[in-house]
Amino acid sequence: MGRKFVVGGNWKMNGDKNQVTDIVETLKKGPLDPYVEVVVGVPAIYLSYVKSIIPDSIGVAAQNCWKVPKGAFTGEISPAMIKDVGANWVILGHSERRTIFGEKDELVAEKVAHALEQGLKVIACIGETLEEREGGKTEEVVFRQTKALVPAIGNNWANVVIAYEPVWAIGTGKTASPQQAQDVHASLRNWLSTNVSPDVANSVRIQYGGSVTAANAKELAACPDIDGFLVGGASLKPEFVSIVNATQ
Ligand SMILES: O=C[C@H](O)COP(=O)(O)O
Repeated sequence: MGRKFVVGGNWKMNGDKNQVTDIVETLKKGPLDPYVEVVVGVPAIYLSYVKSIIPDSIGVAAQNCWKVPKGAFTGEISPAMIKDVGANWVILGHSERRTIFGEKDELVAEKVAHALEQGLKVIACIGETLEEREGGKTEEVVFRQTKALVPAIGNNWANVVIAYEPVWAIGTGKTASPQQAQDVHASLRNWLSTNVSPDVANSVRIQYGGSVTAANAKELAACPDIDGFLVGGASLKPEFVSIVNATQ
């Protein structure tokens, strides 16, 4: 069975109530390819509101969460809270969390484990910096980041999507070429086949993220190991609909 294409729109810390309403209206109008799974990554404060106005066919994700159910963790939200307002996904390990907020592989893994235990689906982000790519370390880095997730995911791979996002391509307008993205996705799948199982390697969906736009989405979507996108800037614009429909 083929892997279902999955496109996430990561709004990051953007939008206000009016803009968020407009984006949801655009998604409702679509039309969105019914064979594509669509998830929007919403600022925590708008999760409840977005959930109340968005069709159930579109998944709603938090952009982060903490690693335990509750307690004295000022400013944090738990997977239980995310579920309580009706959202069913969380984006974890995004490079902005790793670089700006200092999240290490181990913490990302703990968050992934707890989110899955609590019944959320997870978009787990990995990706190398420009310095690492230029130093020939791309594979080493993405394998290390993925390896840290393996015990956290256990036998829960069906609820995980991996997002490969080269840090140098995020918000920079520099997209990885389809070949560059495909190469990393294919080697990641090989690594998963050897280190987890051939079944997981074949079934897990790997998104590409980094300056995806309506103009480059089709070519990227045509790569055999690219199973969707995690879109930042363009997910705030009407062109997100074309990105969702890139496999049509
Ligand atoms: O999560 C999304 C990525 O960080 C990509 O962001 P971007 O599409 O603005 O480059």
